[in-house]
Amino acid sequence: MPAQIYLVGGAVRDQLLSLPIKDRDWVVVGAQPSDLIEQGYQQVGKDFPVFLHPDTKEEYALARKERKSGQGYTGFSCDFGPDVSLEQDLIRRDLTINAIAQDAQGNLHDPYGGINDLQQRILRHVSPAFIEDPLRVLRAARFAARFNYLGFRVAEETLALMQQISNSHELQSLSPERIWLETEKAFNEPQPEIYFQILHQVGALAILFPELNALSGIPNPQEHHPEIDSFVHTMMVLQQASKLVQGTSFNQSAVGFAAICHDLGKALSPQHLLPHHYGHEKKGLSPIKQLCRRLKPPVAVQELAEICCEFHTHIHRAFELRPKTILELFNHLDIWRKPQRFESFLLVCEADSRGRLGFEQRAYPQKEYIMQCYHAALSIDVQHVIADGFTQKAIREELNKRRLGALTEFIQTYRST
Ligand SMILES: Nc1ccn([C@@H]2O[C@H](COP(=O)(O)OP(=O)(O)OP(=O)(O)O)[C@@H](O)[C@H]2O)c(=O)n1
Repeated sequence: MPAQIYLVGGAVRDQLLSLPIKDRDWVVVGAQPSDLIEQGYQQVGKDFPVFLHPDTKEEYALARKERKSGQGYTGFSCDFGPDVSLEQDLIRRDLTINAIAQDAQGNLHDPYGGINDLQQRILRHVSPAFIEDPLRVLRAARFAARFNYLGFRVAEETLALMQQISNSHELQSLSPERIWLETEKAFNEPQPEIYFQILHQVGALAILFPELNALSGIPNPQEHHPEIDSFVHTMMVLQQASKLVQGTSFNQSAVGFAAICHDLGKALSPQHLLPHHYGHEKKGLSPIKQLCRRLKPPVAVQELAEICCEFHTHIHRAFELRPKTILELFNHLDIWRKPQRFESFLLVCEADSRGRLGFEQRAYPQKEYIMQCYHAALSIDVQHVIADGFTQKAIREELNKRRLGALTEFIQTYRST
């Protein structure tokens, strides 16, 4: 019997949801690696029977069964061959909505009720084989973050299984690269806060992001934070940051990561001083470094998170800051050479202000004000300083002096109008 080729996974799912299709993945039933190699397909990876199409470069995987033989991602043997059926392949996939296949004639093959779950808006695991890859706990949370706006919810039995995986030691076997990659994708979904809320709900956050999990149950003063809880607040900030960043050129995962990190220091406030968090800005740097040592996000992502953590309250108090303090902050953040990072920082500050119960629509004039301060200082041209005869170290000194003058003048005018 000749091999049969089916479209599977996200492409079928998104087509049924009338969403644009990104990547197309194929499964090949009734073939061996040599059949595909003979036809010019290129094998990727030694252990898994995955091939790239000679022209389209799309992924074609031989139907396979996997049996777990140990702990972790690499801890299972891979069983494939011409006798593995489509049903056997689909049953080891993560969610029913991702386990629908379409043949060349356009017929859908849906042995595990994926179409019904699409209609009912349910994210449900296909079978107990879900536990074969603990990353699926994160994937299920991410799909919830992606499709929540369409009404999708994680099935109760899937949440229970995710909880069970978290309670076992399986999540500890995930590599930092895979955790970061999945989390980075989550930041780019429409509602990234749902990813973290679900991880929290099933006990995975405590294992993967203990620094963030520690915010749960930490109170804030009700007057400024009617939502009180610091984890709830952080999720609201992430939600606001994600709204503000949509449709802009800012790096969504850097902004999202900074949002979840900005208040980590609050978990370190002494119990007897709660709900106050004196000095939480500096205290937060140590848990951020710890988190980044494990997850290894890009350096720029960590830097933005540290800046937001240390200086967000400076921007909240922008109207009270002296020109000298503003200039010092600008120099410290090197906003002259990193204006985009500076704007991302201001965006997170705005999200922090709006990420409070009842403050979601409130204006944040501090941002506009600080941008005006920036432009006032930027009006000083270093070339003029050089043309006036300053050299070497004196250039910087004079530049600072003139910038301070411009800032002082702007602030005086601003306050008098
Ligand atoms: N840990 C994983 C990763 C992938 N899959 C299966 O492989 C398919 C393709 O994976 P991937 O491209 O990562 O996801 P998509 O569902 O295509 O989603 P996206 O839109 O994010 O690409 C999934 O649909 C799913 O059937 C799985 O079962 N378990």
